[in-house]
Amino acid sequence: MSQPRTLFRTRVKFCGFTRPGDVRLACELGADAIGFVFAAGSPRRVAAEEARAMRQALAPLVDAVALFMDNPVDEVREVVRQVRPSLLQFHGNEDDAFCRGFGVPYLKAIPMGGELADQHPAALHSRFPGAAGFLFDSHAAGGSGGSGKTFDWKRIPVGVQKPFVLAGGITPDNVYEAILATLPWGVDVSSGIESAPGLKDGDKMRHFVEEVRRADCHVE
Ligand SMILES: O=C(O)c1ccccc1NCC(=O)[C@H](O)[C@H](O)COP(=O)(O)O
Repeated sequence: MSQPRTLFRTRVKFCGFTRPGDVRLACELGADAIGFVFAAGSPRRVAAEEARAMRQALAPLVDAVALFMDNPVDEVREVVRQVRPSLLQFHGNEDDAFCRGFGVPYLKAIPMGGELADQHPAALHSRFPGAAGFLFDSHAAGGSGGSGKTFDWKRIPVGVQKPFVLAGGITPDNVYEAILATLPWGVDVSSGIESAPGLKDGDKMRHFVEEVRRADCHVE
């Protein structure tokens, strides 16, 4: 029997950290996962050595997620070696064989912006059979995440058989609505908890988690 939703806890991934103090605070405020960005061109990009240092600030039972966008295989290998992430997240044109080649579970980001966004579950499952889950994000195909823009949550494909994370423009002010509208496994946010790219804001992180908890306690 599937668990009633009220026993469910929506996971919270805070992404794009550049300061160890922000990592520790995020853990204390209830984050389940902390994302480190290695995508070229991102204002949140960090070096493997920086991420390794921030990983030391992680509290127990909080996951480290390493995020890539068409990075060369050697770069991914070096991050896996130095940071030991528990999850990888791929935002580019990486195929399933590439993503599963590092011996670490992975999420595949699915672009939901632009005209080509209508994704069919069967196509996703056949393209990425090794994915631990999907991350539906608001960028268009070929674009970058971390945009701070939402997409039409009604475009999320029905019948996806893997856990999915909702991302793209989620904030403390809309995360309650986003959860009730999509019932995701987790929610992911970067811009919505920042004072500037890569600089996380404690009050926004706290408010975000409070709203996630409120949504999880909502009973129809
Ligand atoms: O965050 C970035 O700068 C970034 C750059 C290139 C590819 C992906 C990127 N972020 C991916 C994430 O998981 C973000 O948290 C996600 O796109 C949501 O971002 P936001 O809309 O700012 O909350």
